[in-house]
Amino acid sequence: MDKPRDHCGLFGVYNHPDAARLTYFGLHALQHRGQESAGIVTSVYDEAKGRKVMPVLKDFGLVLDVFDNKDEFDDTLVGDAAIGHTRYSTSGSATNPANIQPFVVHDREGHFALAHNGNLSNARAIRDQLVEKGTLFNSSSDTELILHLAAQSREAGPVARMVDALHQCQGAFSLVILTDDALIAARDPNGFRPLALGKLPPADGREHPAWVVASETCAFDIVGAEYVRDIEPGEILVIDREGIQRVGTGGDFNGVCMPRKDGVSQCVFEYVYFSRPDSKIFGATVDKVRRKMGKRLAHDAPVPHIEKGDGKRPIVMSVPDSSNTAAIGYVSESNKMGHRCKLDIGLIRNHYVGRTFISPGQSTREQRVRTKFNPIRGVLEGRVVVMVDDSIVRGTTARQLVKMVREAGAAEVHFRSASPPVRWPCFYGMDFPSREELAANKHGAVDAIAEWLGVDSLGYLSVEGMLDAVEEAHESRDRYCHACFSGTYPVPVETGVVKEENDW
Ligand SMILES: O=P(O)(O)OC[C@H]1O[C@H](OP(=O)(O)OP(=O)(O)O)[C@H](O)[C@@H]1O
Ligand SMILES: NC(=O)CC[C@H](N)C(=O)O
Ligand code: SF4
Ligand SMILES: [Mg+2]
Repeated sequence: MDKPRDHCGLFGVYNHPDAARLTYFGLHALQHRGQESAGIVTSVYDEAKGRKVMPVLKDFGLVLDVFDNKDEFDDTLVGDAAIGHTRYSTSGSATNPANIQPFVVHDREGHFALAHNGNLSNARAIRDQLVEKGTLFNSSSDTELILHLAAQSREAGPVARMVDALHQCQGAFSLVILTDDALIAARDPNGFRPLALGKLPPADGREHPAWVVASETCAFDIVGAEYVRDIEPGEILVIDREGIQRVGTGGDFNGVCMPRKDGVSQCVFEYVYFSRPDSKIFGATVDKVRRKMGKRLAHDAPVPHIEKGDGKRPIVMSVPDSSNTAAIGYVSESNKMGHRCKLDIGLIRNHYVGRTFISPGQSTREQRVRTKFNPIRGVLEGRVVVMVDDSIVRGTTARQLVKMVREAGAAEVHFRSASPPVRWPCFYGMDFPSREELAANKHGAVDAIAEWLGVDSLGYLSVEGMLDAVEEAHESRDRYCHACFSGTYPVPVETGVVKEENDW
């Protein structure tokens, strides 16, 4: 694996006659969060059976491929409540079809469908405990454990049993859950992963609005929903018939708050790289935070001082698209500081190549980067170039691009990362390369990394600078996890757990 893999994308709808279609569009907007598989489950009353059923359609591939037969939305995925998921695996193999979400099960009281973004940090302990009780497992993912805990709970009613289950989980879990009567949205007490509540005007002459839940607000925009608020860290929100009548157009459904014993630690990497700039997560727009990170980078790692050459201003360029906003912030602040530089586009990105695209066996990493990017010689030739990317993880992207930009005639190539060196693994829902593969561990000091990358200079945003930027854009610097940059883990983790350890 070459890259840190993104998280998963979640979407849920309640009280809309076209729930599955809305979910389909929502999942398109969340495609960047997971590209291994996609799925949608709906809840509908089956006249013949005289009870609720939960049709499901899920498979490996992108949203567009999984739902290529649009008739499914009229014939199969019917009902006025739905949840959907796009997956990047963190626990349980990516190639095991049993791990594709959402999961649908039924027990003594009806159905549960569940979609999860995150990673349970006590998954092994829960699994061992369930094994002791003779539990039969259908998948190798941590997500399934939540369903067993709910099924085995002695509490009364599906919602109470799910609440009981979630109290036993630790680590990262943003969830959308369907029961036969409710849509439940939950976020772990640390709030590692984002989750937001939105609403749509009443559909088809209905009296009450439709309610939507999504990992990022860009999924609300695509269906025309209005952002209402975030699901709070530790909150388990229950959206049901009684609730929609009672809250009117507000968002105060019944719910439970789990105790926040470790404090709140939302994933700062969501701001650095994962989330889309047009989304609002953790109360701030990603675009705004990224710009601030770029501005702060201008202080932590300034534009190089030019003595030689033709006296032209250095060109600053992003590695499109995820660092575009950081590069804008970097240039505006640099010029404000008197370090003259010019923002330009020196790399063209092929948009048909995804975030972590899988190349056929023999191709080299260099080929992969070349398939994704091509330099513009006319812009780069003879110029001092400062490349800004959002992060350097394994360094594959930076190293190949530097070579490419030099071959296109750049006189000097400098590299700036709008986040600190990544040195530690993530146990909260992001799949990282092993510690040994991280460029900052493999090569050590910044000078040594610079030499390996083949750059004239290399600079990173500091951990302090990153948190300053977050604080400036938002109210607090204390409510964030930065373990992969700092090694400070907010929630204890089970070490030695391997992603495929439960695969057969
Ligand atoms: O140091 P590395 O191991 O190469 O990883 C870092 C790169 O990976 C990400 O881009 P990616 O190509 O995954 O996605 P993007 O197109 O959304 O930027 C990130 O934006 C960096 O460019
Ligand atoms: N990236 C994620 O959020 C993954 C969710 C879950 N742990 C899985 O592997 O399916
Ligand atoms: S370790 Fe890094 S990627 Fe993982 S939750 Fe913390 S900040 Fe996010
Ligand atoms: Mg990138």
